[in-house]
Amino acid sequence: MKKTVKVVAAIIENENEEILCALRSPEMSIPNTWEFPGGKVEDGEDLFTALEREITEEFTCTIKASEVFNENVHEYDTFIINLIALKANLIEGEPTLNEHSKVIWLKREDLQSLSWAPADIPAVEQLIKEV
Ligand SMILES: Nc1nc2c([nH]c(=O)n2[C@H]2C[C@H](O)[C@@H](COP(=O)(O)OP(=O)(O)OP(=O)(O)O)O2)c(=O)[nH]1
Repeated sequence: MKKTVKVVAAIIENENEEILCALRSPEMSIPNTWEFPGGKVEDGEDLFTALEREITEEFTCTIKASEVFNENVHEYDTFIINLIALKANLIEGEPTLNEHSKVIWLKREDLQSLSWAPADIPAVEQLIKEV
C-alpha cells in the first residue's frame, strides 16, 4: 500500500499581490517542478508550526501562517500526498535559497505559466479564481 504523507505549503503574498513560487532542485524529490514552499508535517506538530519551521529551514526567513487555503489529496506513482496550502505572511528577512534552484514572485494570472508539481494544481486554480 502506498504511504500517505502530510505536507504543508505556504501561499505567501507580497505588497504587489505577487505569490512566492519555488523551483525544486534536481537533487530534490519531484525535481525541477514548481511548488509552494514547505514540507512534511512531523508527528504531533500542528500545521502552522510545521510550515513556519520548514520555511525557516529552507529559506532562512520567518513567516507567520494564518489560515488553511486549500487542501488536496493527490496520488503519485510512489506515494499519496495530502497537501495543505496555508496563507502566510513574511515577517522577517527575504527568502534565501538553501535547497531550491530558484524563487520568483508571480501575479496570480501568471501562475499557470509554470510547470507545477501535480499536487499543487488545485491550489493554483483556487488562487487564480480568488480575485
Ligand atoms: N513542500 C512542498 N512539497 C510538495 C508540494 N507539492 C508536492 O507535490 N510536494 C511534494 C514534494 C515532496 O515529495 C513532498 C514534500 O517533501 P519536502 O522534501 O518538501 O519536505 P521535507 O523537507 O519535509 O522532506 P525531507 O527533507 O524530510 O525528505 O511533497 C508543495 O507545494 N510544497
